[in-house]
Amino acid sequence: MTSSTRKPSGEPIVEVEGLVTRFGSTVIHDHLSFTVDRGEIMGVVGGSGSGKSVMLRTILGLIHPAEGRIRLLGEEITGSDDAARSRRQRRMGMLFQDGALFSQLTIAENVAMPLIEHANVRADTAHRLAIEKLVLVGLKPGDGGKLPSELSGGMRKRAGLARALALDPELLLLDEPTAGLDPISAEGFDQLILDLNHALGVTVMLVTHDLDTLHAICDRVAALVDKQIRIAPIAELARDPHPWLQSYFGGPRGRAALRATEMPRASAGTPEPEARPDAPPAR
Ligand SMILES: Nc1ncnc2c1ncn2[C@@H]1O[C@H](COP(=O)(O)OP(=O)(O)OP(=O)(O)O)[C@@H](O)[C@H]1O
Repeated sequence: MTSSTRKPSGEPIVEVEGLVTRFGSTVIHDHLSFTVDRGEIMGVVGGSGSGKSVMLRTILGLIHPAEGRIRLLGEEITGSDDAARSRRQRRMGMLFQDGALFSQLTIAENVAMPLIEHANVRADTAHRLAIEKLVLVGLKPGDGGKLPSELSGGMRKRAGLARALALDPELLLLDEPTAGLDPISAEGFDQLILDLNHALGVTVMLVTHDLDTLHAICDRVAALVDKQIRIAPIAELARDPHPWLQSYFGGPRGRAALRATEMPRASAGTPEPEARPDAPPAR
């Protein structure tokens, strides 16, 4: 994995203040406040049902907060009208957990759809741009004519990412992009996200359970615990005494992921060093 030479800008692109999300009487988020800087890659972790996907969907504008303020790309989203919401959504791309590709449409048609629907691009131009996006994410132009069911899981993830990138977003929201991928495909996907971040400057929030991804590509990690959020670089978060964070980062998988970031690939056959929870992240 290439280490980062890029530094987040210090310019907040996502600003959340006092966010409360509720379904009926069930509180999912209880006054979350945080910012994400332009150019940053932020990982989002938390137990199952802790509200990670709901947080991304709320930022995308698909779920309305019960309380709080969200500013995105310098604009207040709470209370904005449909036209403003649509303009803003054009500047964001989302990869949903299941890829959310339309099964009856070809891959190229799936990727072209946001261009036609949100940017009024003519169908033939949209198709050409869709093929460019497919190549950008490592698919072949010929894959554009296939149906989602004809692709492997990893290829479908890449196709979903190509669709999320269709409108050249400034902010990418990725929900478990490497879930279900074998370790080599997952590593390739991590590298792709890092390359897109370096080359296009796109800001990324990614929900993941994959500790290798967190170590390899994330500048900071946000943990949703007890309906609250804790954000820090991974080495710092791994020292947080909260029991969930301790068992997440300090369990066998957490220690293995940490060791993997410390071990140069060429020495993979040499004895493993002791895990050091204060070791710096890979970036
Ligand atoms: N539209 C909805 N209506 C009611 N409850 C919902 C809705 N969407 C999500 N929830 C509830 O909100 C909680 C958080 O869901 P969310 O999908 O954000 O969890 P998550 O942290 O992403 O979990 P996982 O890691 O299992 O994907 C869950 O209890 C879920 O059942």
